[in-house]
Amino acid sequence: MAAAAAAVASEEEKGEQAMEQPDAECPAKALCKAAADGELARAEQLLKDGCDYSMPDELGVTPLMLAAQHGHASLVRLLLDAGAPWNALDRSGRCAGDYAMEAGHQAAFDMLLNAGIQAELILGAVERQNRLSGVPSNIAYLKSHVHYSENELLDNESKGVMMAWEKPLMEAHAKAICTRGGDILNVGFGMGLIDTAIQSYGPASHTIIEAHPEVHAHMLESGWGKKENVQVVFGRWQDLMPQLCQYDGIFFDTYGEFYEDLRDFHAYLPKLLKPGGIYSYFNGLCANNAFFHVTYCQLVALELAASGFSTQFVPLPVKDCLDERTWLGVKKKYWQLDTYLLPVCQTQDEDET
Ligand SMILES: C[S@@+](CC[C@H](N)C(=O)[O-])C[C@H]1O[C@@H](n2cnc3c(N)ncnc32)[C@H](O)[C@@H]1O
Repeated sequence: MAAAAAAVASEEEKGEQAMEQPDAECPAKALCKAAADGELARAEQLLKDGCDYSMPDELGVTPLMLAAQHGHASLVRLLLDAGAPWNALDRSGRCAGDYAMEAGHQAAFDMLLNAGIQAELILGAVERQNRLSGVPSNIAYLKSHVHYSENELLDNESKGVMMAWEKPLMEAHAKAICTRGGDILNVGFGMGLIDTAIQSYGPASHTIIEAHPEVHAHMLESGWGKKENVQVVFGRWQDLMPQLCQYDGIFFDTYGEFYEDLRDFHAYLPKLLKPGGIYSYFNGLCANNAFFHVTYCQLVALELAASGFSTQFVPLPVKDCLDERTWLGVKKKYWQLDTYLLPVCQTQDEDET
């Protein structure tokens, strides 16, 4: 999330200069105190007098975070309306929404969530206008080498394309999308964890789309091209849409693509998914921050709802899947949360009956 990253840098810089003045003269400190104590009138006056609404303390904690932590929803509203960034991070990587979530302050949490969704909807619209058309987001990855080992598939920078710790998650996804049996589509083979699980349900047909030449070669070497009910299709899903039919279950999990790509895939769902079919995707959006992650879950659900789909998120604990050794030799820890929210998406009519 680019917006969040930008906010961190500026908040850290501000933190360097923050609160250097003695207490009595420091409006920023006074605003932090008013936010923590829920003193609305005092905070309003300080803002009127020109106090910086986003000045963090030495730990990067902003007035908005303090208002959220103490559940002062009116202060949260005031600060958001004044322009305080919803996505600023403190030095431990937590934003105001994390503070509200951890302390269980629902009203403050909802306000911050709405602010996040609104901001990301606007940013998404701007990004779509600025996008370079026709250039795949992950072109460099698709042209570079990958490396398979027993527990992982890495790209040429040693970043995890797919890792064995996700096996229980892939099994849960397979169970969800194979509920009705029938025709199943999986986009992105990786280590074939979900495809192995899909096969255990004996679907009538099982189509796998894979765009990386070396992953595709690996699939064929390991016999996926010879399975009776399996059709392996080489290419980018973006280029293959016209030749696909309709499916009872669909799973989407690519690599090196962005939220905008997932959103593009969702635009095809009404055509791809049979009525009553089940769709799911690997839910790794912003998986380094609990509140950003929840914001993106809600954003996806909102956008899918606009296309007639209802989405439920099934919580799965993942703490036990991961330990210190999991990330040895892997450049980026792409998952940092304790709970995985498995999306189960259906056409709204089917879900309601
Ligand atoms: C995270 S892995 C999938 C892991 C898989 N779910 C499993 O259970 O092992 C992502 C896969 O998507 C492939 N991929 C990336 N971009 C793609 C695209 N545009 N179309 C099809 N496959 C793509 C990658 O090469 C990679 O094999």
